[in-house]
Amino acid sequence: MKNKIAPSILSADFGNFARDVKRIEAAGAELVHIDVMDGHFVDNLTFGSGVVASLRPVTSLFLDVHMMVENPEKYVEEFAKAGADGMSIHVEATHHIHGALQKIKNAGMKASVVINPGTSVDAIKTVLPLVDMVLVMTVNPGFGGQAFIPEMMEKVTELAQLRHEKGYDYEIEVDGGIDDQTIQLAKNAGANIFVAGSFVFKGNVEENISKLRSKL
Ligand SMILES: O=C(CO)[C@H](O)[C@H](O)COP(=O)(O)O
Repeated sequence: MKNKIAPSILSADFGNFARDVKRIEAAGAELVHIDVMDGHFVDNLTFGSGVVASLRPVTSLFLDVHMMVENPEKYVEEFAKAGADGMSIHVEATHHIHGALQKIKNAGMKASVVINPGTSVDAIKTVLPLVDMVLVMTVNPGFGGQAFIPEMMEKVTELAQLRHEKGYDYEIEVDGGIDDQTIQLAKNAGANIFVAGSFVFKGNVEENISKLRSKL
């Protein structure tokens, strides 16, 4: 599967999202990762579908919305209307993961299921035939700038093996603590989409994206 870089605007300048997204697009990123947090599912608050609607006319990049909110199914239509291309929802955040993923697909978006560091692949086995992507959190969600948890690579390997054995076609994304070293571990384990926030936006964005790309 194609390797893709997904800078997270959680670490961008909140007063200049449009400028920063244009910059990552020019630097060759494939996705814009948009972290939506509700202060309940995680201890942080960010923004809602208004930011997606504002970015839609600014970029043709895939808008990769990561919902760190409880009962994410409530917001599916709203984000689809705002122009999101894909929506990732946590298995830990809803009682109705299968129905919620179907709802995302029916709204015309790519559907992705997310697992926290404490959640095993077993918890999502029944929805793997349905999803376009699996997001394996490599930190506990809520904040940028945390250290990568290497033990999560076993789950990435397991997901890549299951895909091969069962003939599934989901992509595998990793999120949290990705830099020019950890990206290699994630790639070797079988991930192909790499979310990076602080590594991309601290310092020179173009150089940082090139450093990540050179390891893929
Ligand atoms: O989902 C997230 C936090 O919950 C962020 O996308 C993630 O942490 C990226 O930040 P960094 O690359 O700085 O670790």
